Amino acid sequence: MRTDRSPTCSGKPDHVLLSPDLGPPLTRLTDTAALDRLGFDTFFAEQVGPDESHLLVRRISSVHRDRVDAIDGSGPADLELAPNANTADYAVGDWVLADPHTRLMVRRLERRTVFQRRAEGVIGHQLAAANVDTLFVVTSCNADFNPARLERYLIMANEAGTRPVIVLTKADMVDDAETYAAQASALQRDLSVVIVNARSPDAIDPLMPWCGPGQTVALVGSSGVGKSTLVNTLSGPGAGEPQKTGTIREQDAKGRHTTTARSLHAIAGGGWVIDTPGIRTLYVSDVTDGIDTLFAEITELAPHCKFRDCSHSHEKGCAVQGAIKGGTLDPDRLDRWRQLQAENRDRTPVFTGPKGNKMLRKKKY
Ligand SMILES: Nc1nc2c(ncn2[C@@H]2O[C@H](COP(=O)(O)OP(=O)(O)OP(=O)(O)O)[C@@H](O)[C@H]2O)c(=O)[nH]1
Ligand SMILES: [Zn+2]
Repeated sequence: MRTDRSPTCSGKPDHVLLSPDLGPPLTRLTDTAALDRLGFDTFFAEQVGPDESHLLVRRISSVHRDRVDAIDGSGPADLELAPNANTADYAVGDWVLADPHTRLMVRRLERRTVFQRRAEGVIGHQLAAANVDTLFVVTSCNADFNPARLERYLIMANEAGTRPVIVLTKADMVDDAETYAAQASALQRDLSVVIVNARSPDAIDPLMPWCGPGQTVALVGSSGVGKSTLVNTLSGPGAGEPQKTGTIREQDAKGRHTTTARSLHAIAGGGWVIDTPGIRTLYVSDVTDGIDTLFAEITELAPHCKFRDCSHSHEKGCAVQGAIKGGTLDPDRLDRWRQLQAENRDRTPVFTGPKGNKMLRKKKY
């Protein structure tokens, strides 16, 4: 027996599917509460057409060379890829639809946000994580703390459309965690900065605003800053430490890249966390708005410059130089803005059309 109903006014399909021939209970569009907890909201529900209401909804929880793992509202769930599929096309956090009989993936839903980077020596982009609401940029109160590197992570978060939060770990090992926090807050307007001891169960409390049911956070930061430790703390004592942690070298606080794969873990408070392997090099490329958001105070001044293409260096009537002279803009910020803009220009390939015209690259998720 099978009964279908059309989508409700909330935009969420409310199909009732009762098919005894399908075996055990499955997470389909019927189980909206379970899917809500996984982060399946109107943005994704609206992408499912009426002719797809019989399909299963899955979220990719890890990506391997030869397969992907997935979960549904009740835990690990089977998902098969077509034999010619390339797992590199999928990211942890992706939502997909699958056939209820074969568990074969039918299609991936459009992503709301995606972290991808141009990898050295590889054509195209490497996908890191998808459909992330908040990026926890993790650094520690020691030699790892590096504002220039944090800026790069902030650009990455801004560009992906996710909210960045700086998480300062190892606060228990220093007396001046607040000094690090003040430096971090100055990097971007309205930036949230949280100080924690990642090993303490209390670390979850200040992070909770971004970790509630249906919310997805991803962790980035150098090796050894405590990302895996945080995942274990966020997972709660019942989860049996899903991530291996490693020691760091004392002299430079560098970790040993203990984490080698990305994976999605449940947070004790209801949300989801994606750990990413320590990123060794982080270049700025392919950025359109991420730098402007990081330097909002410069971006906002630019329209007041006399010349539309003002480089903010020597031009008459430059509002940015005016702000520096007036003491309201830090000249170091302008230097950083210039360096990051230049790096982005140098590292972003320009595609040319048949007549040698520059072509705009359209963002597609
Ligand atoms: N005292 C203290 N130690 C911490 C804290 N966070 C992490 N550590 C320790 O730092 C070391 C490295 O932590 P990991 O969680 O493995 O670091 P990671 O960022 O996951 O490193 P990779 O997996 O290599 O990317 C471990 O020995 C942790 O116990 C903290 O807030 N306080
Ligand atoms: Zn100017």
